[in-house]
Amino acid sequence: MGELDPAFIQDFDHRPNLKATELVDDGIPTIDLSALSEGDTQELVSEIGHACQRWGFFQVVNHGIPSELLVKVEKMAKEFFELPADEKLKVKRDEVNSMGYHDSEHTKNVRDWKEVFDYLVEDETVIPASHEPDAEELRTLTNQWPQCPVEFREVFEEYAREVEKLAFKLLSLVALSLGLPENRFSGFFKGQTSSIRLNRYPPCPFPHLALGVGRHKDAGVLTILAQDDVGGLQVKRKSDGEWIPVKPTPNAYIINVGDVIQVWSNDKYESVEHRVVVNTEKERFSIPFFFQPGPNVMVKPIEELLLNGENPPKYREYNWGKFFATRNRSDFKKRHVENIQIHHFRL
Ligand SMILES: O=C(O)CCC(=O)C(=O)O
Ligand SMILES: [Fe+2]
Repeated sequence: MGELDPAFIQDFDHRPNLKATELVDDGIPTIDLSALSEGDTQELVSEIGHACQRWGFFQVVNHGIPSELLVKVEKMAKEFFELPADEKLKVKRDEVNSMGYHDSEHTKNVRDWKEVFDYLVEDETVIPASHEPDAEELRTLTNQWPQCPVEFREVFEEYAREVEKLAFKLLSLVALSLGLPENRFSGFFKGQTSSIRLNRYPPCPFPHLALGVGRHKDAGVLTILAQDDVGGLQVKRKSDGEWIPVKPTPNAYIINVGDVIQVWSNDKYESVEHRVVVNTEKERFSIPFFFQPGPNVMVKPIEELLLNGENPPKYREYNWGKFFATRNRSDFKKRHVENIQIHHFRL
């Protein structure tokens, strides 16, 4: 079996308890979105609000994304990762452009047992070149597409458009659930920095020591995740801190609240920690869509929710572009300081 490279070894406290990861009925709500096309959304809005408050995670069915498209997307992701390493390395991400293929990401300074391919929902996304607060220089991120599979680009661009539609619908439901107008957040997505990631988690001989993705919170607004039937995603339950597996459900998407909604809602909806455990036998694929604001957006608690001072703001404002640039930089290599987090802006 050989030895595990120490870069992958989780601290003792963060190693998974593999006995507890059997697929139990998890309690994470599954929400049927068919009411969206029927026009009566009141009940739906209240279900979304409860799920955001109690779990920060839920699954959706009848979401409008054609299942044939997802089948195509999953097949193509698998074909891409099966290419020889030198083919994949032709679209490798680098220090300047963080889009493309990457196989050595670190989460909280421990290496993840995975390989990924990232692309932007809007090609040529402009972000700050530097994380330094006063630096004004900009950088354009661009997509890198592999030559093979031949239809790769076309299929993934179509997929981005479809998931984006779902993202905006969910955004309206979240706004309504907070008592805000449905379009309250829509203006924050001009020049959006949203991206899609293809994840492949190879079988791992050391699932008790390594993780597919270490514990983390998603930094953006919402994440919309497709996973295959293998399982491995775990959510830290708010009520008791237990790690709960998210059961694979055919044709469902997993939605989670990101840090930006936590700040907008002034902590009413919290971004919840999650991680991915690996197993010795099966590879696993997942495809998150990270729905993220435009680079100029200042993220802060929404004025109307502060109730004229009765609910004082818990965060000072921060610039999304700088936050994103800082994260992108610090995800790239192992570092010895904590990554930027929203708690750094807590009042
Ligand atoms: O693969 C998964 O199920 C989750 C991946 C994830 O949390 C992430 O990439 O942020
Ligand atoms: Fe995540």
